[in-house]
Amino acid sequence: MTLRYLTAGESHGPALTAIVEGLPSNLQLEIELINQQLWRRQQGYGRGGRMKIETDRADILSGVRFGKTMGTPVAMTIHNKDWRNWSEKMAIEGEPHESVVEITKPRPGHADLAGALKYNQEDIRNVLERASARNTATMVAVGSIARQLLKRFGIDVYGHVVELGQIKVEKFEGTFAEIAERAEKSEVRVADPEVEQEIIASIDQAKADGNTLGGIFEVIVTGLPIGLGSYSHPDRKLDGRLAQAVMSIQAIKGVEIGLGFEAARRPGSQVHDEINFRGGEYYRPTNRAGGLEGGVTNGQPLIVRGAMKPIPTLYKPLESVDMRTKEPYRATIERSDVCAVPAACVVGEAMVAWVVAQAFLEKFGGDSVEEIERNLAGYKQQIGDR
Ligand SMILES: Cc1cc2nc3c(=O)[nH]c(=O)nc-3n(C[C@H](O)[C@H](O)[C@H](O)COP(=O)(O)O)c2cc1C
Ligand SMILES: C=C(O[C@@H]1CC(C(=O)O)=C[C@@H](OP(=O)(O)O)[C@H]1O)C(=O)O
Repeated sequence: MTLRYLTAGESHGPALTAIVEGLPSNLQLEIELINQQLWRRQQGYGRGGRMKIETDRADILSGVRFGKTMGTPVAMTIHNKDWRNWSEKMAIEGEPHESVVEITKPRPGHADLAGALKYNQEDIRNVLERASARNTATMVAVGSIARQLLKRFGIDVYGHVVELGQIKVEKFEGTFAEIAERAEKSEVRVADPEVEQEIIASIDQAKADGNTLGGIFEVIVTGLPIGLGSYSHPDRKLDGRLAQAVMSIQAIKGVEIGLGFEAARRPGSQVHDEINFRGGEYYRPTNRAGGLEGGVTNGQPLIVRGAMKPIPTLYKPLESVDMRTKEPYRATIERSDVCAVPAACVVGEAMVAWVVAQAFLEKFGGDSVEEIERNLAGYKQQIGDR
């Protein structure tokens, strides 16, 4: 059975919607855990005015009874509080209200120009409403269900920010859970409090300059069984599927697994992880591969990084052209974030959780949690015998 989802909704429309299909029955689903992830996505120093308006919460409309899934589609809605300020500008029926001012100056780096031409739209609002990263709220809600499924089988997902603009966060000692816990206390989701202050100052500076900043986040998954994904066909490779999912997040321009691009700079002896056998188990002294070999999980923690470009809407706008007159203009200034890397990290965690949950159900899937449990136990026994 394939786990799948669809989302819908405009940034300033009444609500965002998601449907998740293919979940097993009898999975305990905590709405508060979904809401906690939605809250995390709204945090982070450098976000704009919109986050002060929204308090994202998921309403579950179907598929769950007395806190457990029934094996039927789970539909969720997240209401846009900002809708009350936009109901005339975003009316679903009738003629445009007099308050509607068409946007005709596309922002470099956003979907504005290509989207307006592709969908034959005079008003760029019809493009930006859906291209907007507002939709990442539904991605996080969906990913949070995946997380709860994985957690049920001892698989945990963590995330933290490792670079912001020019500032790098040094590697930390400690378990992934400890690093993530420290990062959770930070306004910019980094584990080092000194670097946090440096990053906050750099975001303030970017804002003062009318500029924006990007960065890199890291997602780690622990407790994975060996054998999720496959080398047997390109579209089954877990590395490729993870890259697609993380790259699908707005503004993500690069994805690395394990050493990533650094692997290309090193000789093979400093890239591949040696194989030992200890205490009845295979053991890898290093994890430069980031938990994947041949597109298959190898029992090591999965390590995925995403690189986010700086936000395209600038308070000192770049050059653009008015699509109506073809005259040069500075691009439109929309209310905007200065930096959203900590938020993108939470979306990255959600997308990684989603892909891992899909692969997990492909391997161990059953119609109920109990059936999956038996399948997993049988497989673990088979691996233990080898
Ligand atoms: C969490 C998050 C928040 C974002 N906030 C903004 C924003 O406030 N203003 C903006 O212009 N772009 C923002 N972006 C980025 C744009 O949505 C994105 O650059 C745009 O849709 C074009 O897509 P692309 O960058 O993937 O090519 C945000 C992205 C994320 C992940
Ligand atoms: C609404 C969210 O992010 C938005 C993403 C976004 C963009 O262009 O991607 C532009 C901004 O929208 P607005 O113009 O309404 O302030 C962000 O606030 C959100 O993350 O929930």
